[in-house]
Amino acid sequence: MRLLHTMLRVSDLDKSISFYTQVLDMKELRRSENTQYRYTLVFIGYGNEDNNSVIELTYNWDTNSYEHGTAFGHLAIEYDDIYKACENIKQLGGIVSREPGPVLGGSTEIAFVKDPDGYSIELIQKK
Ligand SMILES: C[C@@H](O)C(=O)SC[C@H](NC(=O)CC[C@H](N)C(=O)O)C(=O)NCC(=O)O
Ligand code: NI
Repeated sequence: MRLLHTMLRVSDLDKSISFYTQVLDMKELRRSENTQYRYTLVFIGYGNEDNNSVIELTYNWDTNSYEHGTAFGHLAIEYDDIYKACENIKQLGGIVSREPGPVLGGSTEIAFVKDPDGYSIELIQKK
């Protein structure tokens, strides 16, 4: 078995795709539309789905906002340099919700950014 994807319902597909591709440097891998049930799926990630777990952006045509609740945590991405990444993300208009630095009580260096829907994305410094 392997982890295939994480599905996120998004309120503005173009905004989400711009964020994940232009700010987080992912690629759009494939998309499909379901005209009967009125939704679009866009798969994005850092490599093909044969070897990479990806994100499935789900856009419901008739829904433009979601309650996120308090349970969802974050997606995590490994970066060579989270300090540089956060500077770049800010310059591109992204929101850095937790500046880079060691995790509380630990040594792993992390940062958090928010995607256009407010989902948290953790950036983890490659060791
Ligand atoms: C292609 C595969 O990866 C899927 O996830 S399809 C699962 C299917 N998704 C939808 O119907 C999308 C639109 C739906 N209104 C929604 O917001 O989920 C599905 O069964 N979804 C139900 C779910 O709970 O994920
Ligand atoms: Ni899915």
